[in-house]
Amino acid sequence: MELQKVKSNLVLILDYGSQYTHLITRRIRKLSLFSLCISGTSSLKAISDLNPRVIILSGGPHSVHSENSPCFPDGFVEYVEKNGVFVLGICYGLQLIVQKLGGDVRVGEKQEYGRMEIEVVERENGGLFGNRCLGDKQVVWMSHGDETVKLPEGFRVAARSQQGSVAAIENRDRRFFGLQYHPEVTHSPEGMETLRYFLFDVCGVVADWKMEDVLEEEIKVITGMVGPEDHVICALSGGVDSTVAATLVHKAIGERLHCVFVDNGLLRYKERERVMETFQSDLHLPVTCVDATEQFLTELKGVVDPEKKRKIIGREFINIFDSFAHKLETKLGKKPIYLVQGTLYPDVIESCPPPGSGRTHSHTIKSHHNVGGLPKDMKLKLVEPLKLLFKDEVRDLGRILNVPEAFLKRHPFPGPGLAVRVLGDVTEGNALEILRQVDEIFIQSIKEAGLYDSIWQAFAVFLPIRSVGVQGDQRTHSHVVALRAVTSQDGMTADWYNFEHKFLDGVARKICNSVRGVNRVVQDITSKPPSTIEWE
Ligand SMILES: Nc1ncnc2c1ncn2[C@@H]1O[C@H](COP(=O)(O)OP(=O)(O)OP(=O)(O)O)[C@@H](O)[C@H]1O
Ligand SMILES: O=c1[nH]c(=O)c2[nH+]cn([C@@H]3O[C@H](COP(=O)(O)O)[C@@H](O)[C@H]3O)c2[nH]1
Ligand SMILES: NC(=O)CC[C@H](N)C(=O)O
Ligand SMILES: [Mg+2]
Repeated sequence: MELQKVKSNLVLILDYGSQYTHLITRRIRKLSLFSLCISGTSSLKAISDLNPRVIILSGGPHSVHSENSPCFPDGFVEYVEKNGVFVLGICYGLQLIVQKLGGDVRVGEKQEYGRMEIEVVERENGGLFGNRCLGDKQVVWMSHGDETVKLPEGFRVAARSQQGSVAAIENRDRRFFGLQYHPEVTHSPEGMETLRYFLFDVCGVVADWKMEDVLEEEIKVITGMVGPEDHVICALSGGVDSTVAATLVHKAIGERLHCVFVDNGLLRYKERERVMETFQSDLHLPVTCVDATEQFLTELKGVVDPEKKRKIIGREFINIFDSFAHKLETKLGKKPIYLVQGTLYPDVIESCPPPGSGRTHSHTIKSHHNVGGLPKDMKLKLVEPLKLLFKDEVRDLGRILNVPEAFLKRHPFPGPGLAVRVLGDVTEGNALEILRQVDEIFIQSIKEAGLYDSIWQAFAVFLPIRSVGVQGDQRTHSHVVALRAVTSQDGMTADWYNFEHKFLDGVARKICNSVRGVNRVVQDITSKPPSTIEWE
C-alpha cells in the first residue's frame, strides 16, 4: 500500500515506543479511518509529506527529562498550527506537549499504574469531553510515573484522576489535546468512545477508509509498479496471508503471476498434498510445488539458535525463489523480477524494525523469515500488498476477493514451520515426524470438538528433553510434547485457551497411545506477553 498521500483524513501516529502504539492504529482503523504509525523522531518532511489531518503522539518508556528522550522534530508546532492539524498526546505524548509548549513535567509524588478513576472538570463543545457532563466519572487505565505540574499558557485541565493529578488537557484554539491515560486499551472501557468523539466531533474527520478502497488502491499500485510485460513470482504457503496476496495480485496482472509453494520439510502432516489439492480445486490459481526438503534440512543440521534457524530459512526461501525465477526465464523468455509475499503489519512490527516502520524505540522480538530473516543481497523486488494490514483486516479483504471462508479461517502457520516448534536441532532423531503426528491428533481433536474457529492458533511443540515413563509395565525414557492453543485478535497479544479438562485428557491419552516415542504431554498456559505464541 502506498503511503496515503491521497487520503485527506489520515490519522498519523508518532511512535515513542509504547507497547500499545499498534493498538491505537487498530482502534482508529476500526472507526473506518486510515491510520499509520511512523517513528516519533521522523523528520518534518516525512510527516508533512503524509499530509495528516490528526497526529497522535504515543506513550513511551522515556521521561521527557531523560537524556536522549525522543521528541517530534524542530518546527513541528509551527507546522501543525499553520496547517490546522489536530494533535493528541497520549501519556508520554501528553508530557511532550506540556514540556515543549512551556509547561512543566516532574516525577510524580504518586505514580499511577493500572485502574484509576478520572473526573471531567472541563466540559466544552469542541473539547475532549464535550459529550459528557461536568463531574462525570469513568474508569481508565494509567501507566505513568511522571506528571504535569504546570500547564503551558492557554491550556486547561479537562479531567483529573482520583488522586488529583492531571488526567486530560486541552487548548482548543491551538488544537492541542492530551490524555494522561491510555484510551486505546480495553481496560479503559470508555476509551474508544473518547477517541471516536475526539476524531469525528472535535477534529471533524470523515470516516472514509474501507477495505474496498484498499483493494482498489493496491491494484493501482501493483499495475503501476509491474510493467505490462513483466512476470511476477508469488511465494504461496497455503496460509491466509499469501492466499489473499496471490488472489489480489492475480486480479491485477492475471496469468503473469506464477505461484510457488515450497515444501521445506518443515510442514505439518500432509500439508503439501492438502495445499496443492485445494489450490487447484478451490482457487484455480496455478501453483508449482518445489520439493526443497533436503536443502533446508541440510542447512539446518546442528543449528539450535532460534534466530540462526530463522535467518537460514529466510535465506533458503529466497534461494529457491531465485532459482524458480531462473527456470521461468527459460520458459517465458523473460525473468520475473518481482516477488509477492503475504507479509503483514505485525510481521514488520515484531521483526527487525525497518526505517520508517515506527518501531525505532522498541526491541526486536524475533526475525520473521519473510522480513528480518531475508538476505541483504536478494535481487527480487518485493511486492507486499498486505504490509500495512493486520490479520483480521486481511481476512476482510479476502472476503471481498471471494477467497473461500475455509482458507480465511485457517490458523496461521509460520513460514519457518516446525523448525520453530522443534526446540533445538530439528534434524535430530525423528523429532519432525513425531511432532507431525502429535500436531495432527491435537488439531483434529480440536476440529471434532467444534473449537477450531474459537481458537486463533493451536499447535504442538517438541521439547528437547526426555522423561521417564512406564508403558506396558516397561520403563520408558521418551519425549515430552507441549500443547499450545491461544486466543488473539492480531497475534500481537494473546491469551492461552482454557480447554475443558476432559478434552485435554482425551488428547493426551490419544497422543501417548498412538505416537511412538512420546510418554508425556504438557500444556502451555502462558499469555503473550510474557511469552510469544511460537516457542522460538
Ligand atoms: N512453504 C512456503 N512456500 C512458499 N512461500 C511461503 C511458504 N511459507 C511461507 N511463505 C511466504 O512467507 C509469507 C509469510 O508467511 P506467513 O506464515 O506469515 O503467512 P501465510 O502463510 O501466508 O499466512 P498464515 O500466517 O495464515 O500462515 C507468506 O505469506 C508467503 O509469502
Ligand atoms: O510467517 C511467519 N514467519 C515467521 O517467521 C513467524 N514467526 C512467528 N510467526 C507467526 O506470527 C504470530 C506471532 O508469533 P509470535 O508471538 O511467536 O511472535 C503467530 O501467529 C506465529 O505463528 C511467523 N509467521
Ligand atoms: N506510558 C507512558 O507513556 C509513560 C510516560 C513516562 N515514562 C512516565 O512514566 O510518566
Ligand atoms: Mg503461514
